[in-house]
Amino acid sequence: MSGPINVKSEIGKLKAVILKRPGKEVENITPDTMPRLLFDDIPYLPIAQKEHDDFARVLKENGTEVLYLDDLVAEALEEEKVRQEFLERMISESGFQTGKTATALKEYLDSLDSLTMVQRIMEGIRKEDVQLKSFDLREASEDSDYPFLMDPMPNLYFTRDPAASIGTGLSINHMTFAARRRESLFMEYIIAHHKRFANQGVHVWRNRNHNTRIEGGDELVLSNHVLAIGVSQRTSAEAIQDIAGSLFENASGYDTVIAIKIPHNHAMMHLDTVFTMINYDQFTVHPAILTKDGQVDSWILHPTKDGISIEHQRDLKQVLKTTLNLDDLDLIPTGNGDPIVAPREQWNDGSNTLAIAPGEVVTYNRNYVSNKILRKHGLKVHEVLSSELSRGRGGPRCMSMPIVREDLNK
Ligand SMILES: NC(=O)NCCC[C@H](N)C(=O)O
Repeated sequence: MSGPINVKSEIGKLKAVILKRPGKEVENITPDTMPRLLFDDIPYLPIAQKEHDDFARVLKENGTEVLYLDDLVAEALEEEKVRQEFLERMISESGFQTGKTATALKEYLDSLDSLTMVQRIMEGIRKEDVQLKSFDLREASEDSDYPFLMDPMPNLYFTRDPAASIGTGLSINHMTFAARRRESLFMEYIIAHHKRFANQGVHVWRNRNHNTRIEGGDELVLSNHVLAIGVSQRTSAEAIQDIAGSLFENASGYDTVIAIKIPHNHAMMHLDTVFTMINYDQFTVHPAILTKDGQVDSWILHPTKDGISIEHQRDLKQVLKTTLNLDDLDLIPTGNGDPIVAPREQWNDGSNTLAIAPGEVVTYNRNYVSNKILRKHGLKVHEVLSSELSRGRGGPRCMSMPIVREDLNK
């Protein structure tokens, strides 16, 4: 029997996963707030939900237990003391430490049952939702035209990023942008207080109380002792060295971290938007991260007697072959490497492939060129609907946080 978290690969049969069905938070995006909330367009919610249900259905039909983030948070808040503490911290992290607005927000949210309360926090709280007899000066003057007291969190359906399972533990992440920073507080409460996780020996390799930033889309579990982590728009080199130190010191089983530097931009915000592992020896890769001869700046970190050794390498294939002990491997280019198709399909998450078993993946149906080439390379591909979900710039890997995968035999 494995513990509540057991993820020792990217490809072992997926047994349990955390998802978040997109909710009203997505309808609280406006053209003005879109860039700040990290969306490129406003999804049509009923269709986004239908697509997300299709994704969940495919996972369930293939033997994966699907847990929903909002249910888990509500269940974690059963104890009154925990619920109160959570509310105070969430309101404080939303910008209201003390004062009339903090009190009014607490009164309003506390009047709701836990699931409704959690969902309302996720959706965003408007001024008119709360009984405020008088405003604090800030809302009355500076924020007078802004409708929200607590911003919506529309990126929550990308459950991959606020926390990442690694071995029998996880990282709970300090996220880069304010729009996503509160998201990992939900995971902190789930791990500390939900019956399924609390007091079960789940190790938090790195918590969210840091200034350096890391996001789950950059954290790839390549084997039971090797991780790849993107040096990206969202994950800093300092955070990678820090989590490597913690994994090496804490008997995590991990002794190798490959830091891979990718372009720092919105289209390729995380490593998993350009590179994923989908079989023992097969990977998707967006050609734009590699030079013509397959080079990308990478650094291999290992524990030493007095710290960490860092070795610079540039040949991605060689790095993977050495660290994963493979004779050869198959790097499958997004969009078949075509100069128009590859960037188009990558933009719509054509590289963001979720493995649900070795050689078996879930992808967006819109990326038909990439899907065709995956099949040509022998993969079993489950396509899911993708018109609206992709407007948030994330695909099946981004939308899933695996918590249990079967261990691999080899
Ligand atoms: N792992 C991922 O690449 N997640 C996608 C996150 C998209 C979200 N709109 C963001 O910018 O954070």
